Amino acid sequence: MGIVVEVKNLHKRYGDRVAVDDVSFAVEAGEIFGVLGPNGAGKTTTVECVSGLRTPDRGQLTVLGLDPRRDRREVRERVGVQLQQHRLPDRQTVAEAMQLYGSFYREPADGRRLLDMLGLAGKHDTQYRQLSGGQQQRLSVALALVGSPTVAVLDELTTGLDPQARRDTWDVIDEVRDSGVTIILVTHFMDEAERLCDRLALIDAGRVVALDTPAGLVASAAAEQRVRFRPSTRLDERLLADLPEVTGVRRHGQQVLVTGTGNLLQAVTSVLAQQHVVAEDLRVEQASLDDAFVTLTRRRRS
Ligand SMILES: Nc1ncnc2c1ncn2[C@@H]1O[C@H](COP(=O)(O)OP(=O)(O)OP(=O)(O)O)[C@@H](O)[C@H]1O
Repeated sequence: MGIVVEVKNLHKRYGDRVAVDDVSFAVEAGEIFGVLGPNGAGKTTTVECVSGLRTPDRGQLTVLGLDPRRDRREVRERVGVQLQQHRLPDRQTVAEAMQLYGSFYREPADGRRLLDMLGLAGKHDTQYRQLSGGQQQRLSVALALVGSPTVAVLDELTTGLDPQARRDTWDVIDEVRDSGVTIILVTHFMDEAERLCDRLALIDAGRVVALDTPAGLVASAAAEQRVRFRPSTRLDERLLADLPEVTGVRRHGQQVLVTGTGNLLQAVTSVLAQQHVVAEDLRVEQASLDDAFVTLTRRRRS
């Protein structure tokens, strides 16, 4: 697969404040590439540089073989951008907005088809202010796609949406990718990143601290597993603590919490079986992308 976006040693400051210190990554054709990180990490600045909306101070940027600084017009034509918290005039109708944005492009997409795909078929004559939050968000995705872009940059796609509207928007993004558009998705929602992204760049304080698939990030953070249970009878906790897989055993009231790595569950349950102890309310908590995020961003701070 070809590389469609390449960012090398990107650096951008606003006055004294370094927004992006040193960011490098490459996005492959047809993938959903996530840019993840805490507030103020430099995500928006990074993708704004990629889209040609901001000029970096240093670094190399190649988008579809073009330089967003030199070939700004061409990059704008081929990269669709959904900006964070972008609002339209209250009284503008959906059809008017689609027509206006479409007029900026040489080869606008079929607006009706886009609105159908985004579940806005019946809303052509509805004013912006009368749309629900989810519909406004989906309209902003439609506007990002109205120029038939090859790459779409979506920033904080589902902020402020209810759970159903978020899931509907995710399904739409899957369809957009299936139609051949490469997507760069800025988010700080782990569930969204895990559900949608093929690969993720985790950015913290203006630097990439990890770049991998969601599962790869979880594994590289080597976050601990946890096994919780209530022993049916007295249990000598030292038997668990002595296992090579176990890094800690704690008691919370009647509950025992065992942390560790490797095949922790099997190691714990076989000791319990030998001791004729039944593990009641047994729960295994696998490391999540949330844990990886915290571990990887904390690692950098310490
Ligand atoms: N126009 C600007 N002028 C001055 N400082 C800015 C400007 N835009 C962003 N910053 C600062 O640059 C840093 C990075 O901001 P940026 O918006 O790129 O981060 P982000 O990761 O997208 O954050 P968030 O998740 O909160 O949107 C922040 O400290 C922010 O306050």
